[in-house]
Amino acid sequence: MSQSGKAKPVQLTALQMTSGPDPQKNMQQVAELLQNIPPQRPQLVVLPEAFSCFGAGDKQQLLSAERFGDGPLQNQLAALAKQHGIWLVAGTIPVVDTDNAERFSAACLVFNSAGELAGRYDKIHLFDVEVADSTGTYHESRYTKPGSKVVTINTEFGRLGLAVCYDVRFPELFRVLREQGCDIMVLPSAFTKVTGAAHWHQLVRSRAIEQQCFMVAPGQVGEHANGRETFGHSLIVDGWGRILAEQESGTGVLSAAADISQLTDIRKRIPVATHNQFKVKYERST
Ligand SMILES: O=C(O)CNC(=O)[C@H](CS)NC(=O)CCC(=O)C(=O)O
Repeated sequence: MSQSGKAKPVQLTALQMTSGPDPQKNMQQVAELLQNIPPQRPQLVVLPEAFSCFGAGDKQQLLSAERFGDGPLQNQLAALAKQHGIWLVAGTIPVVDTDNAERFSAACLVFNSAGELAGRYDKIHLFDVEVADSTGTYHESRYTKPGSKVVTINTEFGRLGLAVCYDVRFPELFRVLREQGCDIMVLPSAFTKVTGAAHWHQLVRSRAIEQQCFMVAPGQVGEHANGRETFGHSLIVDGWGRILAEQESGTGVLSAAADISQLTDIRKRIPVATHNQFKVKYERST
């Protein structure tokens, strides 16, 4: 069941980052940006994809991978969530695959405002793509193990649905998130400059409109260590598809107050979920 009827108002916040290869420097950047978040609570803060290690190749990410439930990045993220009293969606970090030392999961970990781990989603759709830009070909599945579970998480301000970057091109995932009762979809991202300019706003707003959910979609931005360029334009969108906040360029904090009860009205007036004739089969995660 959706929480939209009785949930508290929530402040939605995204951090836009230019991450480099060094996890500790990137964690420092997160800690500094968190100094500038608004004072409202409850607050949901979402970090970009690969915020802890980016732009030095997948092998570098593999080297920085931690075991699930045990590692310096996970400890620091938990401590920051607790210190600020925020729900923290930690973009993705590489988490070692215990079956294969040469592979990691692009894990989106969620910490509650007490600093406890509240959920984990592993990126399902991997970016094995030829982009017609200077940075060329991507082969994310070479070192990354794809996830296989759809994840939603209950909070006092609504149900979260987790997706990462390239996942946004697969509407069926978002359909399942909505069927699991989700109100706020998060999309930690690192869109390429070329595909971002062509598709980013349309994709993010479409998923919000189709599923009548808020979307919090932070991105990586600018030029990274290996010359790769990311699009930025982090977005916070409401369930009507309106852009509530956007940061086009540079690193920073963007934030907007969200009234989750707005979704009840939108869903009542345009009941697409009940009108839909294409039923999908899914298993509920929690
Ligand atoms: O590799 C890393 O360091 C972190 N992961 C990423 O940057 C991922 C995989 S390469 N990027 C995307 O999924 C971009 C999707 C995109 O740009 C699109 O769908 O157009």
